[in-house]
Amino acid sequence: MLTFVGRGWGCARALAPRATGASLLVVPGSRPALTFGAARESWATDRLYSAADLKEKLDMSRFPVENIRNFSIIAHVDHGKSTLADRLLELTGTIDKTKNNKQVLDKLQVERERGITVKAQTASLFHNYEGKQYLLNLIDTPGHVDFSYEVSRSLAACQGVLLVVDANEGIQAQTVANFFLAFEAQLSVIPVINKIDLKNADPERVENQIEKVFDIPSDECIKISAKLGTNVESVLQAVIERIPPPKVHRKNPLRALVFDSTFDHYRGVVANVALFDGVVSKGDKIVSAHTQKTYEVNEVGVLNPNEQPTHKLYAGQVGYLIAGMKDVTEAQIGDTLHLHKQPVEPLPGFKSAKPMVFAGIYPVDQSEYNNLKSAIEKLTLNDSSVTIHRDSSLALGAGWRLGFLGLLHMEVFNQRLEQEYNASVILTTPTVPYKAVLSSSKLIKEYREKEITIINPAQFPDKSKVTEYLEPVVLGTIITPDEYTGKIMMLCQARRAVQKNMMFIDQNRVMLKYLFPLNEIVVDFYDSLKSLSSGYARDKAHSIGKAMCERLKDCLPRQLFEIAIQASIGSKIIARETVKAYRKNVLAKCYGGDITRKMKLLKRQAEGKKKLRKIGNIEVPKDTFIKVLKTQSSK
Ligand SMILES: Nc1nc2c(ncn2[C@@H]2O[C@H](COP(=O)(O)OP(=O)(O)OP(=O)(O)O)[C@@H](O)[C@H]2O)c(=O)[nH]1
Repeated sequence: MLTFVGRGWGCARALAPRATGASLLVVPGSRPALTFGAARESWATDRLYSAADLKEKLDMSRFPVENIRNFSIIAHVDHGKSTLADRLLELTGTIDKTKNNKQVLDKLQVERERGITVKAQTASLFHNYEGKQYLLNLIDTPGHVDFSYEVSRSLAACQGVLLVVDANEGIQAQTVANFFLAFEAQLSVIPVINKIDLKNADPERVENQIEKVFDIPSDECIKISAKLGTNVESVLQAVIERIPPPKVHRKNPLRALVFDSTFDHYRGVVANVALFDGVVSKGDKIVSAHTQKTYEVNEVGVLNPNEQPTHKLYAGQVGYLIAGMKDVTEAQIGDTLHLHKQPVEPLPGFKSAKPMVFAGIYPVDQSEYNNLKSAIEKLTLNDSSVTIHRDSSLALGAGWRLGFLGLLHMEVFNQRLEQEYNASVILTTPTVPYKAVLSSSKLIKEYREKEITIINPAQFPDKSKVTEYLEPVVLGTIITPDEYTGKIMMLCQARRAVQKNMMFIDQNRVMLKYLFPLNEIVVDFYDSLKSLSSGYARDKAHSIGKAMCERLKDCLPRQLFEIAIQASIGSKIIARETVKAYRKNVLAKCYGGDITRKMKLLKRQAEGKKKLRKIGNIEVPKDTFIKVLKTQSSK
């Protein structure tokens, strides 16, 4: 199985590419069939709180900061983060213990349908341990690399993480990437080996991998089954014992980090905040350090896991804040909020997420343009990592070119447009951005810079006016059973990848590091890796050109004259197909008769066709473009 495990972008300059600190992860083959135990084991649970109890609990005015723990759950996709979060919510009495608690924190429809977490979610849990009450702020994060931006943001609000690893699959690419995010943020890491109930589970092997790759002593690993609830209690103990409380000061002026935000049509922006200093309450005047705009706080509260308004939020707490911000850009992720007239040193922010995959998006019917525009605007209010540029195409009309963090991000956005806004769209084949270093002084003057970024293939400047083209590269990590290594290396080579490292993480698992041109892996690398067939063509321009021409040939209506369909790179034709002409039988009326007369008629017909071919314009039906351009993901 393959996942990207984080990336940025740098450019490959001729044959000397620069790494970007990004990585891509791939693990072929061995996804186990999941086997579940017949019955769920029972485990101790706190009682659910009554409304009065909850109100008392949520009054944090006298709650000691030493009893607060802020932590996140990180893992490779499907290793069981959300299931563990469900068990922790049940065990602490935050939600009722029923069989229906499946991925309680995955609130979006797309998350539930795909079984993946897209948006990080927060929950404040209370737990009694050795006679003391603790407040545990849990942030469930997405596993897929397209959303790793969400992970790094969430980590800024935490002092520790639970690193969940599947007891059968062992360490995977995203496990490595997420571990390093936590390690670099200097957080305490608690390794949790999950799914020990599986028939093929081998927790000892995974323990050794963790020791070898992350240098964490194997006896620090906690072995659990989140599905059955086995040993989940010790996870809570470890959170309390091994993760330090936040280093914060209630008496200092307010300093709150905005680590996430969502948009609510009625209340405006709901900002998720972690308080590093001070107190904030309803009615306070706050200022965004980023925009310097002042707002009045309308509501503060905690997520339990649903919004639970409180009187105040105190330093050390993680919660939400509503202050009449109309647009998520006003609550910039990474921004620091402080009280009016009490400015503070802003907290270190985050690097903004850079879109790496661009695709055209058009309404199926142009009359739907305005509806689609409003749907896209609303959806991007909730997902500020999507970039929008207006675009138009002769074939598809007016639309936009959107930038996404990855292919899954694009698919999820498209699915949300359809499900939440009932929009029907055409999505064109995704492309990556390129840079061109211009040589033409006229162009440099026009663009006002020497190096330009191109996000739309239609806007590529002419080759003769460019010194060099640059493309984004990512550092990819592939973890694979030993037997696939040879084939994977061939595949990587065929994708123009440069090997950087290779290491055995246990007796039969290898970790490979490659520098990949992003364009080579963005669409179908995962599928190729799964099939692991050999014989990949190095130069794919010809095969792509040929396939396009063939598709056009099948879709275009025939005319009275022959139509040549050509694919070209600049002036060089790389593929060609011909749509045969309809042929009128000009000899139909000649019953017998003179051969020269027949020849004359045929010659005149040929000349007519030649002339038509020169001047003939054909009307290309719109659905032809749709058929040719429509990508798999938009179906
Ligand atoms: N047998 C078994 N299955 C488990 C266990 N924990 C989780 N699962 C299953 O593994 C699958 C993935 O679990 P999730 O909790 O959605 O995984 P996740 O890590 O949150 O996934 P993403 O949010 O997409 O990254 C689900 O089908 C769970 O039911 C476990 O302890 N044992």
